[in-house]
Amino acid sequence: MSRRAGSPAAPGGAGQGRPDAGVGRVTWQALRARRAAVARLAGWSAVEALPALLSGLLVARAVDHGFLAGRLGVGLGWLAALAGAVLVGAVATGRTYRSLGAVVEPFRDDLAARVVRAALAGATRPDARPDGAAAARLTHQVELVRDTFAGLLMVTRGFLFAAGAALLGLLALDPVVAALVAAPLVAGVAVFLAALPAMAGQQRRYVRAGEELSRSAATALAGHRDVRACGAAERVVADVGRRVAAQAAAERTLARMSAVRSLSLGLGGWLPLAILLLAAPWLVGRGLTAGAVLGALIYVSTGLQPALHALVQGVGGGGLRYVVTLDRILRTCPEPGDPPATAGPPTGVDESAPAVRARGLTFRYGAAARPVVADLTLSLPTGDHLAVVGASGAGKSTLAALLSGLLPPQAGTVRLAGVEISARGPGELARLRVLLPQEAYVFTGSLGDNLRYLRPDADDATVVAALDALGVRALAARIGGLAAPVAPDALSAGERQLIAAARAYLSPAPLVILDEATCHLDPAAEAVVEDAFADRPGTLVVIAHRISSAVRARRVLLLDGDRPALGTHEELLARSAAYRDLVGHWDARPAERAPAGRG
Ligand SMILES: Nc1ncnc2c1ncn2[C@@H]1O[C@H](COP(=O)(O)OP(=O)(O)OP(=O)(O)O)[C@@H](O)[C@H]1O
Repeated sequence: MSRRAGSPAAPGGAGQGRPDAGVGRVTWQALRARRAAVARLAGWSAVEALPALLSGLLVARAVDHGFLAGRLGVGLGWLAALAGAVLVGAVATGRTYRSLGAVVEPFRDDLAARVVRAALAGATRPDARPDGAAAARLTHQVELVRDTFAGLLMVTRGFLFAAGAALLGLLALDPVVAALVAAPLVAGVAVFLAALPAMAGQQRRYVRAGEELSRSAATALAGHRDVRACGAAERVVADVGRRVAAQAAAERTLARMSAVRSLSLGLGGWLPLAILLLAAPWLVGRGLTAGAVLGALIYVSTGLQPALHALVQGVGGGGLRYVVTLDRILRTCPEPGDPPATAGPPTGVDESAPAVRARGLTFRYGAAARPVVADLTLSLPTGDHLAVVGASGAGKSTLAALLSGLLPPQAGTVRLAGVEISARGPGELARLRVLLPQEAYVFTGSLGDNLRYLRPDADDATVVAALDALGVRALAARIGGLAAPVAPDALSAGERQLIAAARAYLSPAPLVILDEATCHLDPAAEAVVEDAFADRPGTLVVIAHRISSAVRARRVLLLDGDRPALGTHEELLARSAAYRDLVGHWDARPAERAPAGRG
């Protein structure tokens, strides 16, 4: 049974962003900006299609008027004409590549310039952190877009001209034959086009899985000393391993989906051949000549079939990579003129979705260990203020880590503002939530640097307002103001917690999770901090260590083995013996922990 805690959930989130009009718009702009080169490409493509247009007709003539009529010279003459058309087509093919370069290379340059502009803008931001892996990834993506764009143009225009020419030739041979071929061809193309969105979605998941893997491996590598020092090697290896498995699974699904390509090829490329062969006696009975039947077979086997094959392989492979990769570049490197969809907050954020939505959340620290969190379902609307309580070891910190994406659940999902947490990178997560642990992190640097760490653009007035709200003004004055250096070792644990709290308060993240983050403050200082966070726009989760935190909260979640309970403080007092016990235990505690101040 699902252990539900929380109000019925609002409709789910918007899901991940999909390759949108941005890709179509940029592609269209690229083609329009090089109209002359595109026109030249189309012109040479038409000439290139000459053999496809004439092959069946000329072979039919050669057979009917030449070889079958006993006039070898006439037959050879028609075949020579076909050879001439093939020669002209070959010259045109060479020219198409020149025109293609004139369309594709400037497009690549545009994209490279976009990437460089975005990298420069990122590097000069005050919160800039060097990310060589991202720059290399983007450069690689630009090259991928260039190659796949060229391939897409070639196969699409190749199919349009070759299939168009073959159908015209068939029409000239016999309209009934043209209809017999066109019907399955249209069905094959329709099946392929219908499956494209699903294939694009899967391709997107594959690319995202690759990015997640590279990010997680790069982070693990960069922080390997800390990982070892904290004994987190096992967890980090498991995390990277999970992403390797996710990418492999996405690639396997993608490979399975290629079956759709075979189906569409079978329908559009092979079925017309079978139909023609089966219908040959009937067609001949209707007066079609042997040469015309052979010509029709040539149109299908050397014109339509290869063109469809190239289209399906090209669009289904490189074409999908083009859409997905270009979409990533546009999202990662937005330009001022872009529509808002490509910029702004993390993609997929749904402001109407609950701030937090956990479903079937399960976590255990070892394969054989009992679950610390078992099948927990919880929904917090935006603006909620939840206190999480429970005996020591009940799993409160584990839940905080799960809700903030620091621990991956073994089962179930967590969504923040409609965003699936496991699919997000550290940057996106940082914009969605801030987790404040018990051990406050204060680094050597100025007080201002420490406070602005999560919001570098906060001006002095904003910072001072945060200090006021949290009751930290006096401490800041004691340190010597925002510009004064902070020596972390010279601060008490409570003072460090106050500075970390002000930093989290200033963060733009709408969800704040305080994991016993005020445990070294005296009750009065703790009340000021919690009240300030409760008044801050957004959602607050407090892992409570005092009854007062539960009383202040709008709702309380009691973690009690596999029987969690959710309600107001009064409701839980009335209906939960475990909660009454806990409250009694808290009330009976003789002394609170050390107050803030130098200790
Ligand atoms: N890294 C870990 N490896 C193995 N077990 C762990 C780990 N971290 C926590 N646990 C176990 O998981 C259970 C829940 O721990 P958690 O820290 O989430 O509880 P808590 O309710 O926050 O406790 P407290 O109030 O004492 O901080 C405990 O039994 C703990 O021993």
